[in-house]
Order: sequence, then C-alpha cells, then structure tokens
Amino acid sequence: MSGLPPRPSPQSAPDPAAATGPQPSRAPGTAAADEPGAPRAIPVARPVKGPDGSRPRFSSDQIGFLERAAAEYGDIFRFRLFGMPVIVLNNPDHIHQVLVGNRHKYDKEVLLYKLVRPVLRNGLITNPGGELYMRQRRMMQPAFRPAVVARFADGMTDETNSMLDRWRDRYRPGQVADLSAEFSELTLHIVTRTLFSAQVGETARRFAEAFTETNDILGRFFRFPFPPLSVPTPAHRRLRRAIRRMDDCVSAFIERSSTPANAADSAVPDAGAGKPGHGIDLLHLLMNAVDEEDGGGMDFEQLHHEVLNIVVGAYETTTNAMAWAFQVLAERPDIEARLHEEIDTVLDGRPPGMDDLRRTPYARRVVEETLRMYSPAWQFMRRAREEDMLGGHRIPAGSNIYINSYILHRRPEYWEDPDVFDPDRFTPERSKDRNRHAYMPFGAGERICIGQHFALVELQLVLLAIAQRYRFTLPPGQPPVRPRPLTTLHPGGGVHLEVRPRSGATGGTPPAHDGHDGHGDGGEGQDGRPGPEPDTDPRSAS
Ligand code: HEM
Repeated sequence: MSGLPPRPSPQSAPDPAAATGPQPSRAPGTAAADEPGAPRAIPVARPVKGPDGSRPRFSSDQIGFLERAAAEYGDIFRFRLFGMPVIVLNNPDHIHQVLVGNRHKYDKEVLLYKLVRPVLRNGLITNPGGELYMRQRRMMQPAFRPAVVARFADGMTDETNSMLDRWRDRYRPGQVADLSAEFSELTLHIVTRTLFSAQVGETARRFAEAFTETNDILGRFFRFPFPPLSVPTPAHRRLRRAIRRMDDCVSAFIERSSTPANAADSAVPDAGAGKPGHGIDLLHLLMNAVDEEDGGGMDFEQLHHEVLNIVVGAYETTTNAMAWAFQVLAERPDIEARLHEEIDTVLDGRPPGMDDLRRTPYARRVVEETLRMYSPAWQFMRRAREEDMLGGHRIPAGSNIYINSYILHRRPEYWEDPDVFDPDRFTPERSKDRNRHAYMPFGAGERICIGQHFALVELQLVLLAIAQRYRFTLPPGQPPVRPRPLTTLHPGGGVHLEVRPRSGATGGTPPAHDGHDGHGDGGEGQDGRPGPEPDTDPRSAS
C-alpha cells in the first residue's frame, strides 16, 4: 500500500530543507555556496513547460508534474505538496541510501501513514518503525518465505481456473469483460484463501465484503482526506463498522483454528503449511509465530491489525498489476504470441504449477516489465529522523522524503526507450550493466514488501493460467488507457477487453497439484526467488 492523498491543508508547514540558505530554482549540481565541500542546494521545482506547451501542476496532474520536474531538475528537487515541504529523490543510489544504507536515519512518521493509522493501526504498513515494528517483522517474515509461499501456489492456480470456468458461462467469445472487476475478485479470493485456508466459507465471504467496503471508503478518503478519520461522519462510522466486522471474522477464524483438532497441525508452524487438508494457512502461521529474540508471540489485537494490513497490501497492488499486464497483451499481439508459444510448449495443456515458474522465463519478464512500467505501489515516503547527506545535498532532520517508482522506472538515464513495453530488457544480458537500484517495485531495505514473493508467484501463475485458456483484443475505438494515480496506480477507467477462448486450449478445471508432490520448496533460485534468473535480479533487498 502506498500513495499520496491530495490534501486541503495544512497552511504552510516550515521547510527544513530551506534552512540550507536561499534556494533559488537552479539546475542540479549547482553549489549553494562557493566553498569547496559546502552542501549543494536542493533546487525548488516549479511547474515545467512540456513539449505540448502545458505546465502541469502536481494538484491536477501528478505524473506530468513529476516527469517534467525530473527531466528538468534531475536527481533531487523539492516542492510543496499541498502545503507540506517534500524532497523528491530520483537517483537510485540516493534512494538506496535512504531505504537501505542509512535506513536508521529514516522512519515512516509522515502524514501519508498517519492519515490511515486509525484504520490500519499498528500493522506493518503503517507502523512508523522502531522496536515494535522490528519485532513484528521478525515474527512475520518466516510466513512469507519463498518455501512457504510455494505451498500456497496451487490455491492460486485453482482460484484462477475457477474464475475461468465461470467465464465460460459469463462471456460469449468476443464479449467485453471488465477485467479490473474480475481481477479484484480473484485477488481477494486468493488472499482470503491463503489467510484462512482452503475452506473459505461464509465467514471468509463476510470478511471479503467488509474489506471491499473498507477499501472503497478509504479510497474516497484518500482522494479528499478531510475531515480526518477520527471525525464520525456517516462514511467514517460505516468504515468503523466494516473494520469491526472484519475483526469479528478474524476472531471467528482464530477461534476455529484454536480448537484442539485444528490446532494440532500448527504446533510446528512450517510443517505442512498450506497443504490441502492440513488446515494450515497464513493465519495459523501468524498465530503460532514466535519471536526468536524474546520467545513471545503476537497478541490477538496485533494479529487483527496485521491481517488487515496484509489484505490491504495484497489487494489493489496485485489487481492493478494483472489488469495492466492484460491491457498490454491486448495492445501488443507480438508479445502475447510469444507468451502463448512459451505456455503451450512448457505446459502442454496442463494447469501451471510452482515448477513451471522457472521454465517460463518470458512470462516472468512480462511480469517484471509490467511492474516497471506500471509500478502499482508507485509512491512512498519517509521522514528524516536525523540529518543526512545525499549526493552532496544536506537533508535536514525532519525532512519529508518522497520516492516515486513510476518516475524512477522511466528515467532515460537508466532505461533505454523507457516508454516502450519490452520484457526482454530483463534478460540477464541486458540487465547486467543497469544500476540495480533503478528498479524497485517492492521498495527496498528492511521495509521491502513482505509479500513480494507471494505477489511474483501469484502474478506469474495467474498470467500463465489465463493466457493458456484465453486471449484478449481491444474493443474497436477504445481510447488508450492512461495511468490514474490513486492510492495505487490504476488503469484509468479500468481494463475492458474482448475475451476469446483460445482454440484447442486446455488447462482448465482440473484441480491444481495436490501439494504433496515434492514441489516443496518451490523451485527457488539461489536467492530463494522462484524465477529462473536468480543472479540477475535487479531488485534490491539488502
Ligand atoms: C504487485 C504487488 C505488490 C506490490 C507492487 C507491492 C509493493 C509494496 C511496496 C513498494 C512496499 C513498501 C512501501 C514502503 O517502503 O513504504 C510494500 C509493503 C508492504 N506490502 Fe506489498 N506489494 C505488493 C503485493 C503485496 C502482497 C501480495 C502482500 C501480502 C500478501 C503485501 C503486503 C505488504 C505489507 C504488509 C507491506 C509493509 C511491509 C513493512 O513495512 O514491513 N504486498 N509493498
């Protein structure tokens, strides 16, 4: 989860970065003072004229403003974001320093996360950092290890094939489907099934309903975050009721899981995780998580917070990535044809499983390129807890730092033809000379997305399963789909495509593998990732 709200206030917060001295707008690299070694000034970004003569402002065109400012000012600039001074970083090494090298100097005590803390409370996403955060992350990390995620893979394929089976009755060949809506439902099914085991019954359905309502109200709040969530407007009261309903569902799952028959399997959290029939799911793993430092576990209140944070983190991000991927495939039949060829050769009609991920490198590259061009969690923030130096610029304590992966992933200094969708840019040969910090769809450092393996496995399996059985074309006269910068980066207006079953394609309906077939650790690469090119991963987790 990430994203920045448009904000009606505050009036004019002081700008710590302005304390460096007078800050005229100037090109990057211009020194603030004449003495050698003096900190270089951070230029103030003003709306920059583009080739079409317009001067986009952040308030009306966030992407346009940032793209032009990055082109004009380069690695670093500052501006007022609805009255709040922020420093924007566009240089991969500076960003790496903030998120990884000097991470102890930064935290998440910034407006963006404070706004939603009444809802997401102290879960991983909104936790500002510090002891409680570290303890939670330590306890939760094992449940997201690639080996554990691998055991949820069959459920992912299974849910996707159930959706495709429904499509047979729902869509005539060539009929337009609202894929954004389809994928919202699919991702929610996948995450609730993973959390609450394969027996997703009435309680899981009620949880999903309450979550959808929460997400809708939060989405509207982010577009106009006033009044604060603590003010009991009718919408905010509905939000609180929806959260209570979710908490009640989680309590019911916990209670069910704690009955002796169900609890038996959880004694060793890793044993049999996710295997059908074992009743082990993500919730079990978190309930039984133990902190290696103090030997304690997670209290139930905190568990409620974490469940909500996981679903929030997993829902819109993955939905949007899927929607973007199929929009691009419909626009680029050449890429779709290569993907089909790979799928047909490797799968030969059977449903995809964990072992197929490493055998389908082109599918993997389509996922990676989708996450580059349409990075769903496209912006995030930090606060400088103490002073730092970035590339010769002084970052005063208290500064708000703004990082935008959409802009970073399209900087021409690091990406050739950045606006072209080209999965082959992720081949080992073409990746090896690239700055490895120039790609960070999942963030970096200790707060890197805990669900990144989950998301990569899910996206690749869903891509394989759907493209095995369906192809997609653009409805005639459809205008281009542009990114809509909301909390996550949506395809504006949603993705609506003509769906056609692929002739002779099989792969449907049969249940996914039984999970006992030795897929075990999921064919991970050296770094534990499922992909075939482990040593060329441009992502940075450390
Ligand atoms: C394509 C899909 C996804 C993308 C692009 C994505 C992206 C991100 C990013 C960039 C962050 C770090 C934000 C920051 O540093 O401020 C993050 C954090 C997080 N994500 Fe994801 N995410 C995805 C899927 C998931 C999934 C599937 C889950 C859970 C199953 C998840 C759960 C979380 C959580 C709990 C955090 C907070 C981690 C922490 O601070 O310790 N995400 N995600």
